Amino acid sequence: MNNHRTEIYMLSGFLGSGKSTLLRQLLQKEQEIGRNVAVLMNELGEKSIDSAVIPANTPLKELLNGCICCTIQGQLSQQLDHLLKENELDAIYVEVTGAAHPVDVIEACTHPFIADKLNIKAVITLVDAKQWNDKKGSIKVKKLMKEQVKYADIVVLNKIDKVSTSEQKAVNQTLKEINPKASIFHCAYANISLSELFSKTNHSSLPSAERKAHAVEDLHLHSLTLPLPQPVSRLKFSQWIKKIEGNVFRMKGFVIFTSGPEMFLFNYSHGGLTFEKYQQDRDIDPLLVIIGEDLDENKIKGGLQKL
Ligand SMILES: Nc1nc2c(ncn2[C@@H]2O[C@H](COP(=O)(O)OP(=O)(O)OP(=O)(O)O)[C@@H](O)[C@H]2O)c(=O)[nH]1
Repeated sequence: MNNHRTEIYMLSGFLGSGKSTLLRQLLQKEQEIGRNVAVLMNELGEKSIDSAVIPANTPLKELLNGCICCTIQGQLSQQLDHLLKENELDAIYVEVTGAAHPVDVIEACTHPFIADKLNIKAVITLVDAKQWNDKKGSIKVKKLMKEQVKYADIVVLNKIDKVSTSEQKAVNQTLKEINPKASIFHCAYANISLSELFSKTNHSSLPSAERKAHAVEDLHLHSLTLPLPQPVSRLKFSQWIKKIEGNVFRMKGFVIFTSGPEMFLFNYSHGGLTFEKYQQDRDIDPLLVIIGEDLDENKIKGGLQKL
């Protein structure tokens, strides 16, 4: 079995916060250290603007005219699948529209077809210091901006050239209150020390000692991919899923029940669990993907073994 997992870095943050500006620098750094990386871009318009600045030799897929909410989530998973099949990649950078929620994007990256081929390294959220400080926007927009910060592993407080020092401090304080665990970088034009940024993400080009010393202990949004090698009782499985401790946002995967040979695709979200027969048109092993916060991996594995 091929154990290689492609790293995933997700660039999130509200419209115009500086995602593309940071991405360009990250790609340049990756090129310097000789890694093979690809980019997946999601924009709301019909034509991609940002992708024009991606170096021509970088594999690129675009998802235009939609946001990664449930409607085009499947397409994102598909594009990731294509990127993985067409290239031998060390990493994929996913830049999403400013209107995307990190949980939705993580979900797309953990689609059961690709979950065991990917290693989600970090959600990096860009914040426009000026926009944040001005507190403009609808309640919905403000809520989304907060969520993008809340679920980030790294927050890049950008555009500090547009605010005063005291405004910058105030924004920093709010960001810390929303997400005390995240590392916060302050900068203008996304100009940050990339080696420092990578040291917070367990970036695999760093020597392992350095990685251990700095790596984020756990991703804020944790995703677990566990094999389900044995058929399980449908009833016990359903009961167990609803009792998993921690803050579970989504669960999905493929399962075979003791009652029959077919494989089922299952989906769990907001307390609702569904199963549908899976017409096996590709080679897939039964597995379980869980996305959440404060997940106890050992306990979950233990519970699974008891089924
Ligand atoms: N003044 C100032 N402008 C910046 C800074 N960072 C980026 N910009 C500018 O802000 C604009 C938006 O930056 P992008 O990097 O395209 O932002 P984005 O988040 O990719 O934007 P969307 O794709 O629309 O969501 C560009 O014109 C940048 O040059 C900064 O720190 N200060």
